[in-house]
Amino acid sequence: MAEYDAIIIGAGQAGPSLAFRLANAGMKVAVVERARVGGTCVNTGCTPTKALVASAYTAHLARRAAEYGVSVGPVRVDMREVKARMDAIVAKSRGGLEGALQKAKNCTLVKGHARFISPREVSVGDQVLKAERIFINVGGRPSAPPMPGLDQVAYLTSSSILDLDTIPEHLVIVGGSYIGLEYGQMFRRFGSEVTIVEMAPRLIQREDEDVSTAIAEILEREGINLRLNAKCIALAPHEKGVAVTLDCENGPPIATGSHVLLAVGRRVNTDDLGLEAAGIAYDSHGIIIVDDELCTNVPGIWALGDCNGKGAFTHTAYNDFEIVAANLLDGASRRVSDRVQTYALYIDPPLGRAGMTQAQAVQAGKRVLIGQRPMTRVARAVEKGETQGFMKVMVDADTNELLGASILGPGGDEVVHTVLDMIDAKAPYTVLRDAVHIHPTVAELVPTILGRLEPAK
Ligand SMILES: Cc1cc2nc3c(=O)[nH]c(=O)nc-3n(C[C@H](O)[C@H](O)[C@H](O)COP(=O)(O)OP(=O)(O)OC[C@H]3O[C@@H](n4cnc5c(N)ncnc54)[C@H](O)[C@@H]3O)c2cc1C
Ligand SMILES: NC(=O)c1ccc[n+]([C@@H]2O[C@H](COP(=O)([O-])OP(=O)(O)OC[C@H]3O[C@@H](n4cnc5c(N)ncnc54)[C@H](O)[C@@H]3O)[C@@H](O)[C@H]2O)c1
Repeated sequence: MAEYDAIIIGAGQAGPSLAFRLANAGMKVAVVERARVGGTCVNTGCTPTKALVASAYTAHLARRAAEYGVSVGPVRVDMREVKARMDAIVAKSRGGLEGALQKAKNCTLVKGHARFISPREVSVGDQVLKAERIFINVGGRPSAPPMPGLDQVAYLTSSSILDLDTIPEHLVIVGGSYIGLEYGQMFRRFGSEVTIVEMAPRLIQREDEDVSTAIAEILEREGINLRLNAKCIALAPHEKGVAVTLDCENGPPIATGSHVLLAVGRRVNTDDLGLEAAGIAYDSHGIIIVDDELCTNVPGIWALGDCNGKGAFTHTAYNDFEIVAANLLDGASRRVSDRVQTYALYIDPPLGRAGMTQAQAVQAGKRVLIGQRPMTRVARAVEKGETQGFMKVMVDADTNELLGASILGPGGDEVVHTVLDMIDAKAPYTVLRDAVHIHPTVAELVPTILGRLEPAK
């Protein structure tokens, strides 16, 4: 049996950073990883998709070159080159992290599948590791919920689609949220015909209706077919590849394509982790139940990242590491509930989100003031020739606090931080309203719209 001060299961977005902190503090640490160091984000999530989004943006801009007075000739996408670029970026990121883990003092990288055999012991193959502190950072994987015919077709997931080095003739995507929309626009720009099938009445339904509508218009303008309100989805082999039958309010009852991508959510990797052997509590989705400091019900065991259901993003997983490390090593009492919700959707233009949506604010009983502006009235967007989308910022009429923002437009993922940081600072909206921002930027209009607030309708 190998004894450590701490065992970390999973080398995703929280595990390695925590390992470095604990090892630097003098603890003997084991990090167990069953697949690739870097986890989802580095290998099959953020890094490869954002590399692909960049290639897709380049193809799109090249096709629009004449609008800018630039001549480039016919645009051709070489998927092998696109993939090679993505693979190189991923390999560099993973290699850097793996090298750092292997070199770190007091730290051992153990390759294999970890499984609890008791609250203090974990098996990895025929080894048993023991520690007083165990940190679970096992992340998740694409889910494939029961759907008629799923076992009869060769469907793609957000991971396996990254192996393609050819462009699908017609990609049918089931699911119209983050993964479906990012891949949908990207492959349309690479040259595929794309159909997105969503069972809800609108795309990306966690967002406000005006945001969903604007995004649907952006995608339809690029020729993406949207099939919303799709009920009774079933898959079957077809001479063209795959047939997706669906019961929609509009459009034919079948969508045929050469490939189908399932983008209907993710499930956590806790089903083969031996949680029962350690007595760790989890819910019906396998999500590990944690308190506000990310402790499980078993003293000495924490859960970080996607597997605790407190966030589903790299920055939330990383923040989990910061919370646990600060509380354990610095005597702090940081809490997840202090975290302000924020994320981006990387279609083009991107959607940056901070704090509450308008619907959430109304539901919370707030009296909402709203400032908004279309990108057609933002000088920087006009100059760049990228005027799709709009920005809106919500303010609490009773407290003057900033409630949230949705910024759909050029640089929306960056611009939204002006609002996010003010929410974090708990500053009244007037601080941002009276700030001087650089011209010409999209961010310069945030103070302007805060000067023209109106009651939300
Ligand atoms: C296509 C896609 C795009 C995304 N884009 C973004 C984005 O742009 N921005 C963003 O913030 N988020 C994005 N995400 C989400 C982001 O990738 C995840 O939220 C993040 O990776 C979660 O980190 P984690 O540390 O919780 O888990 P993971 O990164 O999933 O890491 C968990 C690790 O644990 C290992 N593991 C699991 N079980 C065991 C076991 N029993 N023993 C040993 N090892 C084990 C796994 O192999 C894995 O390496 C995207 C996700 C996908 C799928
Ligand atoms: N930009 C980013 O930060 C980013 C990008 C990609 C993924 N992610 C992460 O990955 C996670 C998973 O993303 P996702 O888009 O797969 O899941 P999701 O849970 O966000 O959305 C799933 C979508 O599929 C739809 N759906 C579910 N079952 C369906 C069915 N049978 N038929 C048709 N539609 C169906 C749902 O209505 C929903 O719109 C997200 O929670 C997110 O955290 C983040």
